[in-house]
Amino acid sequence: MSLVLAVNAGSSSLKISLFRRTADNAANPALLLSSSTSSIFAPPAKFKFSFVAPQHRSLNEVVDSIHDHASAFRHFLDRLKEEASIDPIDIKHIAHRVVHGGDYISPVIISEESYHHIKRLSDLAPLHNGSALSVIESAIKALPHAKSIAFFDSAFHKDLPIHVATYAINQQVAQERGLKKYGFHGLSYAFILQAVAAHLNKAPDTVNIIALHIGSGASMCAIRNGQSIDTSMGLTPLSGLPGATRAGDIDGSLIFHYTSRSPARMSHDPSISKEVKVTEAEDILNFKSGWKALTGTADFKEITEKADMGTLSDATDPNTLAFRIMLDRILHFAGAYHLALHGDVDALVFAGGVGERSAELRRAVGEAAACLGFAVIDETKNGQVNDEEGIIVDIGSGDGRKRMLVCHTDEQLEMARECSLANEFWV
Ligand SMILES: Nc1ncnc2c1ncn2[C@@H]1O[C@H](COP(=O)(O)OP(=O)(O)O)[C@@H](O)[C@H]1O
Ligand SMILES: CC(=O)OP(=O)(O)O
Ligand SMILES: [Mg+2]
Repeated sequence: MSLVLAVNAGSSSLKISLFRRTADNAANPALLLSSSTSSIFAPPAKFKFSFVAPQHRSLNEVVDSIHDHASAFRHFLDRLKEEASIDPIDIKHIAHRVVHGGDYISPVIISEESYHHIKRLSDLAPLHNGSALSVIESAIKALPHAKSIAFFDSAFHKDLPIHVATYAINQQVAQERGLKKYGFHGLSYAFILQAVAAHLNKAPDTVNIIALHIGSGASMCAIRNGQSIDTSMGLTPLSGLPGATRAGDIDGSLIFHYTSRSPARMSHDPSISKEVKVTEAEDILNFKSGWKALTGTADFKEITEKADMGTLSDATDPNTLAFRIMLDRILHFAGAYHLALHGDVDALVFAGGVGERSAELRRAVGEAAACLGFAVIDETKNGQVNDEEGIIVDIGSGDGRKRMLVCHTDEQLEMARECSLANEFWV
């Protein structure tokens, strides 16, 4: 038997799925089980294990011993051993989501060289690459016979137009140091593109969409003819939209006025992995900002429940303000991407933990986007979106040419598919 374990280390979560691959189903490996650990840095962490085959069953627990991605992965392996009748020797491949690939634009097998390449980039994705590496190390120790392969979020954006990817700074310095827009959430955007193309019955390279991946990390992407032509994250996953603990776009000078100490001093916050070297400035903007700084919680559901939708245009209380800021920044990029696509847009697509679950955020975006010719959101459909409804749910009322869609994105399945289809990994 040939199994692929796909591991997705997000900034607040660890999502893992196990697939069976056969020559017949290479493009669509069969899901056997999945697991997700959420609230990793807002303890206690919540762990979920769902078996799909041979029978449906799930297990939910609150686990005090999980305090980072490596301990979440160890907990998953323990449960796998205890609960699933899987022989670990059958796991031939472990696909790891790595957010920043730098100039790696295709998946790579983990070797001394690729490991160090990813490690060098940790400072450019302080919430991600270090966590992914800690999981890669645990995986190699626990399953030494399996091939570990890194799949990069940044790869989907490799063909960004040069004027989009280039910052207006000294170009010699930019080139020497690789200072350009990379963009992230690419595995999710690749999945969304395929899913929307299938839903619309179009070839992926003819699809134009504005995609929103809104989770603890939030970004947007303009996709023209199946290619990323702009995205809101940049050199690092900090820029663009605010996130749970990330500031999003700010005036670069702000940081010098924010901290009385030198922003370039190294941060010694014990909650940040020692693997990752971050300055005070990066610590503040990546770990101590975002909705959590505005409201005290990283949970967007709680913010939405407390926000007063009636006073959105004049938000003063912290939850309403946080919701309004998110909406404002999303509309900013939606307008820009609509122009970048010359108004020729098949759909606006919501994905990610917030995008898939917050009917309120979708409603607010939809109300504003209707003026661009997007379908008016059908409130019954919008309120009923749930994970069981299939990969794509059309929440539009059907009266607009441009669709309003929700996509249950699946970065693990995207990696398993890419892994399964790439012959070089199977030799
Ligand atoms: N019902 C909900 N409404 C709004 N937001 C939600 C809801 N459920 C979960 N979320 C948000 O989704 C976020 C997790 O998104 P996800 O994409 O899974 O995270 P990650 O960025 O770690 O991959 C949580 O931080 C929480 O704020
Ligand atoms: C790139 C990024 O922010 O990822 P996530 O949303 O999984 O934290
Ligand atoms: Mg994620």
